[in-house]
Amino acid sequence: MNNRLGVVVVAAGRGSRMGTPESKQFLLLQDKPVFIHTLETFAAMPEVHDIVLVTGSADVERCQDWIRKYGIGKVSKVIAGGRERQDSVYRGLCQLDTEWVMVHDGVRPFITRQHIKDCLEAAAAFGAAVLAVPVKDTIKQVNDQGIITATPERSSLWSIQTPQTFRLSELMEAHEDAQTAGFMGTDDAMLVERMGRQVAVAEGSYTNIKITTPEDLEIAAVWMTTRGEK
Ligand SMILES: Nc1ccn([C@@H]2O[C@H](COP(=O)(O)OP(=O)(O)OP(=O)(O)O)[C@@H](O)[C@H]2O)c(=O)n1
Ligand SMILES: C[C@](O)(CO)[C@H](O)COP(=O)(O)O
Repeated sequence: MNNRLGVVVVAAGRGSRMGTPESKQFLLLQDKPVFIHTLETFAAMPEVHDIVLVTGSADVERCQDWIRKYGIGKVSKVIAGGRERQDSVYRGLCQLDTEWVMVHDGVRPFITRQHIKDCLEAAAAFGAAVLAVPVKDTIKQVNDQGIITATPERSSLWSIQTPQTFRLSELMEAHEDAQTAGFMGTDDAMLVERMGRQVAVAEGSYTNIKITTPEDLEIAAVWMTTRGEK
C-alpha cells in the first residue's frame, strides 16, 4: 500500500456531549490540541501518503496555523466539513486521489502506529477493515418504555472504533449510494456493509477512546502523561 494510502481525519463536530465552549478537538492535552496528537501519529507513518483534515468552516485557518506550529507533515488540505459526520467524511474523500483510504476521528488521539498497521493489514487481506474491541459488558436491547427486549450473545459483539480502511473507490460509491437513499450511518463501515461488501475487524485497544464526554477528557489527561510509544 506504499504511496497509495490517504487518511481523512474528521474534526468538524460541535462536541455537544462534551459541553465545553471550545470544541473538544481543540482542547489542550499536554499543551497540544487533541487533533494535533491524532495527526502526529498518522503523519509519522511511512505507509501514509496524504492526509486531509476536515474541520469547522470557521476553524480552517486556525487549524492550518496549528499544523504549521507543530510541524505536522503530509496534510495536503484542511477543508470545511458538513452537518453530520458522514457529510464531513464524504467531503474529505472527494479531496483524495489514493487507492486506499483510512477514516479516523480527530478525537481519538490514543491511536497507535501498531494498530493503524494492523487495520491496514486486515484491509489488504479482506478488502476493508475497522479497528474494534470485544465488548466487556453485557449488552441489552431496550424499548422506548425502558424494557429489555433482547440480550444479544456477547461473544459476537464488538465495539467499533476508527481507523476504518477501505478502497477509496468503494467507500465513495457506498457514500454516494447512501446519499441517494437518504441513509445515515454512524460509521463508514455501515455504508460499505449496506452495499453487500465484507468488512473485517482488526483487534484494537480499549485505550483508543473517542473523547466524547467530560469523563473521557479526565482519563485522556492522565493517559497522555503515562503512555509509552505511540
Ligand atoms: N458534522 C460532523 C460531526 C462530527 N465530526 C467528527 O466526527 C468525530 C466523531 O464524532 P463525535 O464524537 O460525535 O463528535 P461531535 O459530533 O463533535 O460530538 P457530539 O455528537 O457530542 O456533538 C469527531 O472527530 C467529530 O469532530 C465531523 O467531522 N463532522
Ligand atoms: C465512527 C465511530 O467513532 C465508531 O465508533 C462512531 O460511530 C462515531 O459516532 P458519533 O455519534 O459521531 O460519536
